Amino acid sequence: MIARLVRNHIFGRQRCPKSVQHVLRTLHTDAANIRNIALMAHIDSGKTTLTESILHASEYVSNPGSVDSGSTTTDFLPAERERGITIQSASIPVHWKKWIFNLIDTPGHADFGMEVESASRVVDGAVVLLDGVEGVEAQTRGVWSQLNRHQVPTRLLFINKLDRAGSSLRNSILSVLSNHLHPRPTLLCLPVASFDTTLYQTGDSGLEGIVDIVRWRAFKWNTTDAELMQEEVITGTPEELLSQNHPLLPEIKQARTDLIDLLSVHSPELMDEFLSLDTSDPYLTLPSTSIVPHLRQLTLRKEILPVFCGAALRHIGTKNLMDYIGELLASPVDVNTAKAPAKRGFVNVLAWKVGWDKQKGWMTFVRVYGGTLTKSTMLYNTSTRQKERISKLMLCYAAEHKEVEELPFGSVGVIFGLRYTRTGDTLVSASSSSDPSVSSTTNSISAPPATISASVVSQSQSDIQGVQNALNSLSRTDPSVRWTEEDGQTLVHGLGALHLEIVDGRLREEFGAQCTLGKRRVSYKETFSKAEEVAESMTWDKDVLGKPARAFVELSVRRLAEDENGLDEWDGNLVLDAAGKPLPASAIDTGKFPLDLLALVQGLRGPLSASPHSALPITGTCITIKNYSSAPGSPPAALASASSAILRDILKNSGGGELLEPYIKVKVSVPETYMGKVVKDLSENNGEIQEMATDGTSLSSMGGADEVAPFSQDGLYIPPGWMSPSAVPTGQGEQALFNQKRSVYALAPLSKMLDYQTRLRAVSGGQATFEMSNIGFRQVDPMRRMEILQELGRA
Ligand SMILES: Nc1nc2c(ncn2[C@@H]2O[C@H](COP(=O)(O)OP(=O)(O)OP(=O)(O)O)[C@@H](O)[C@H]2O)c(=O)[nH]1
Repeated sequence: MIARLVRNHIFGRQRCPKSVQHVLRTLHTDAANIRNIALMAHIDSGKTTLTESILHASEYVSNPGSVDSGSTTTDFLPAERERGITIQSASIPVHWKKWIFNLIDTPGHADFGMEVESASRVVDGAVVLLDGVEGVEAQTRGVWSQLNRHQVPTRLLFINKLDRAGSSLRNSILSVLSNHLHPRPTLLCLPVASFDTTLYQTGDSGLEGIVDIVRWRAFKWNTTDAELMQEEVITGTPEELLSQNHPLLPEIKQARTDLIDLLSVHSPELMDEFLSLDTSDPYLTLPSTSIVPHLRQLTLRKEILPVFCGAALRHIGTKNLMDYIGELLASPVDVNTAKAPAKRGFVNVLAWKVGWDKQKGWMTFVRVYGGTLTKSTMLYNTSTRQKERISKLMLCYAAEHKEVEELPFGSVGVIFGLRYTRTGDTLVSASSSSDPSVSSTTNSISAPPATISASVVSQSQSDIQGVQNALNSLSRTDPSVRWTEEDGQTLVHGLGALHLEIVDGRLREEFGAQCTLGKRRVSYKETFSKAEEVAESMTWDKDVLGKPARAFVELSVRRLAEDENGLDEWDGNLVLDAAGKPLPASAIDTGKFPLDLLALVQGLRGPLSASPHSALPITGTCITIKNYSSAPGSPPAALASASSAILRDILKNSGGGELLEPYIKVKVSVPETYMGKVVKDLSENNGEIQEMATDGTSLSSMGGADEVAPFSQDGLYIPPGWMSPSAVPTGQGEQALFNQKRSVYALAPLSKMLDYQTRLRAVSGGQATFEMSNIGFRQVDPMRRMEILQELGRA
């Protein structure tokens, strides 16, 4: 430790000289060897730690940084280092064997879900991490559905933190089944508690390494010199193991047998190869070169979910995982989604993120989906319909950049100089912009509805314009930050309390705004109360600017059904045309609508942003434009006035909508003695206690074995052991019990949890910790409705 501190102090945490060569190799790597991947997980599962371990393994950094000392490569923002959490996605190229991994470390906190959303769009593969104590958690399910939504083609699971007391490989795998993430999590390596005795932990013997059951490799860690964190491969061929009669053999053999049986069911070719082997024990001797191509095919077809394990903090399992990222995850060639006409000079790139730096200016992070992007390419933005000129092209490694002349197909990099491009836009070479086959590369993304807002208080009158410019810039980099003017006040809206705390700092530090954020206010919403359609029509016949204006509009309105999703860009509502086709709000700005329909749709915005009952924004509501027309010569504004008036009428006549308020899920870890007080406080603040568990044994987060149906185990190998000793160390009696941590899981209204940090400190003597995640909006009962309307001064 001391040696390392001295080394860090003298040399700093330097990148190896090789690292720049690694990065530049991106330019010369065959696209079939590129892996564009993201690390995704619930908060604190170890994504940044694994990224750092990967960088260390690839010799990118000479000594790895740590989240706990605020010295990692990808968490480079001051706020990230202070808090030890990831706030923004950072991408970094890693050279490993014949592959280049463009690795994106994403945040786990739900407040920064927008970053995960945009990263999900540009990767061909994801490594989803589980904390081996917690198993599948709320945000694991969240990122899994994001991956599904963006159809990310390949995934691996890494069960991390198996060195922690209370970790369970078995329960983690069962939680994947019970949470319905995948029906076939397929274990490809096993943890080893002690190489001398057993694979599975029976006492508090720790984690010594892992065994790769496909390749017959065992990785043992040098525990006597943790400073160097060296890795040794101690065994090789099955024959060697057999001759040594190694104690690990029976378990490995069982795992390999079950794996080969499972794969053979799905790969008849592998079955043929297996049957043709002329050896006494084909399960042991079937070579990995025969197994890996079938594993790859089954991973690409999503028939299996390959599972790896280890402890990133101690670099256990990292190199093994890296080998399989290369072997199993999809390359840009496997999933080329570009609707690219095969023409010379054609380029198609997707802007997956927009960043800002005081020195460097606007940075547009892109992935090249078609052709080769060169500095001289004139780009055309298919969403804003504007031409954009590139000033510089860069390869990006976290906070640093290296200028290059071109970005080839499949690569990710940064464009400097684009002035109008926003997160999610598709850009093509201007020369091919008229081609009708050129449209957006992937589905557009939009920010989820805000749950919290705060007033923005400018220091003086003369700062107001600067503050508004800063808000515009900030929301260009983070589309989940929005701002409005209400009753002469500027309000900023975000996805959670932590999100607004970060916005507060960024406005001042990054964008130089002279302002502070006022008291936080929860964003309540209203939804239409009736599930059945209410239709009304109206003829608008008034003068506009002294000219007669006549328009007819018929609308129907209903509440969205449980299984229907509104569009985020319509704040969770759906607007349909007469044929039932959704009209995306984003299309309004791009001129894709005919002028009269555009005016009509614009007219809906007013009543949707302030309901006639509560003045709250409407969500969860479906509006169908059944019919419309306007008299010849009437201005389009007549249609806007008619649609606005008729929607307001329908909402008003419906007898009042339902009020919704944002809810969070909270997990509190608290010593047994303070548990009662914590539960009482949560209940008094409208919290609903869902479960109380000893740390590491939660059924709700893990999913118990009896919850596994209906996903059958289908020949899966689920190891019997690896349950660390009880959380209470023996021989420590009462003191141990006093210190034993319990977890309380509860649902609570966000409005009651804004000051939870202070309250929890008071009720637990500063001994408890908590984490929260947004779970969306819930309908309130009549009493709470009255409370909310009084709070808003609208009762
Ligand atoms: N015991 C143990 N602790 C670990 C391991 N990996 C990470 N940690 C610790 O877990 C905590 C969270 O690690 P991070 O790497 O920041 O987790 P993350 O998933 O990147 O967190 P967010 O990005 O903020 O969601 C830190 O205190 C790490 O030191 C591990 O393998 N074993």
